[in-house]
Amino acid sequence: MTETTGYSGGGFVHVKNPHLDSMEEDILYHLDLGTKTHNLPAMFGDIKFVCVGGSPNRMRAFAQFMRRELGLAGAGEELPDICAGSDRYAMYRAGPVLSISHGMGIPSISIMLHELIKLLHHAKCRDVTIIRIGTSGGLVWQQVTGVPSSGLASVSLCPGIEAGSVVITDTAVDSSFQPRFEQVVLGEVVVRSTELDKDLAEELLACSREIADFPTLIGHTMCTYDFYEGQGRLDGALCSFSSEKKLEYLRRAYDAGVRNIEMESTAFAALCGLCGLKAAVVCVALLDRLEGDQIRASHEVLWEYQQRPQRLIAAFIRQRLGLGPAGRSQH
Ligand SMILES: O=P(O)(O)O[C@H]1O[C@H](CO)[C@@H](O)[C@H]1O
Ligand SMILES: O=c1cc[nH]c(=O)[nH]1
Repeated sequence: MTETTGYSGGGFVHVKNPHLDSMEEDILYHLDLGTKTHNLPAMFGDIKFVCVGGSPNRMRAFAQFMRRELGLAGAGEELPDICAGSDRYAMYRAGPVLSISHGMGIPSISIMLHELIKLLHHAKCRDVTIIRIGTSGGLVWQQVTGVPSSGLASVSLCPGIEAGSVVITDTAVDSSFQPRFEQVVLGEVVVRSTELDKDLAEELLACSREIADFPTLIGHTMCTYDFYEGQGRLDGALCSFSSEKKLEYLRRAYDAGVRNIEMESTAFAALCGLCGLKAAVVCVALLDRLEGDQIRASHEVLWEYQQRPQRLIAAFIRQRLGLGPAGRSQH
C-alpha cells in the first residue's frame, strides 16, 4: 500500500486520523503535555519554526543560541524544559522557534513526531517549517579522473570535502538507496514517500553562502536502522563482511547520490510530508566514512561541528523573520 504526501490548505498541520476528533482529551504522554492539562494554542499557537535533533543538550544550546540571535536572551538566564515532567524528550522555546530532542533512531523520532505533530495541530499552528539539525557520517568525496603515463584514463575517489561539511538533504533514502520509508501497520507494510521540500533545501543552500567557514552541499541522505552493521562499520560487536565489501557498498551509495548517513531522516521526511509540514534535514558530517569508522575528533571539535547546522538554521530563521545577517552572537 502506498500513501501520498499532501500539503493542507490554510497552512494548518494535517493530522490524518479521524479518531482524534472523537477523543475528549489527547494526552501527549512522552512530552508530558495534554489538551486538558495545558492551553496548547496559548503555549504554542505562534510557533513558526520547529528544530529537532537527537541530543537534549544540543537542543537546549540551540534554543539559547536562537534566543541570543533573536535578541530575546536575558543575562545568565536558564531556559525551562517544557517537557521536564517526562525524561524522554526535552523541549525549549525561543520566540517563534521550538527546539526539541528526539533521541536516536526511527522508533524514537517517530514517537516524538506523532506527539509533536498533534501538538502543532491542537495548538492551531500555521505555516510551520520543521528542520532536523543533526550529525552524520559523510560520503563527501570527489571523483577524480587521472590520465597516468600508461595513457589510460582512470577514475578514483578522493576525499573532496573534509569532515565538518554540512549536508542539506534533498531526498532521504533507505539502506537500498530507495526514497521510501516502510512502516508496518497491523502487520502490513505501508510505503511512504521521503521527498523533502526542494525549495526549502535551495533556500537553505543560499543562506549557507553567508557563512564562509564551512562547506555546505545538497545531496541524498541515507537513513539506517543501526549505527554499526547498518552503516557498514567494521568496528561493531558484530561484523560479517570484509573491508572491501564495506567500501564497495559505500561507493554504491555514493554513486546513487548519497552524501551522508544518519538514522532518522526517512521517518522524519515521511511523517512531516504526510502532515503538511515543510521539512528539511541539515546534518554535519563528523567523519569521512571512506577513511574510517571511528569518530576520533575531540569533544571541542565535535561540539563546534554540531554548531554548524545550528548557525545555518539561525541565518535562515533570521532571514525569514527579516532580521538581516546572522552570526552576531557567540555560541
Ligand atoms: O546527531 P543526531 O541527531 O543524534 O543523529 C545522528 O547521531 C546518532 C548516532 O550517533 C543517530 O541518531 C544519527 O542519526
Ligand atoms: O557515522 C555517523 C555519525 C553520526 N551519526 C550516524 O548515524 N553515523
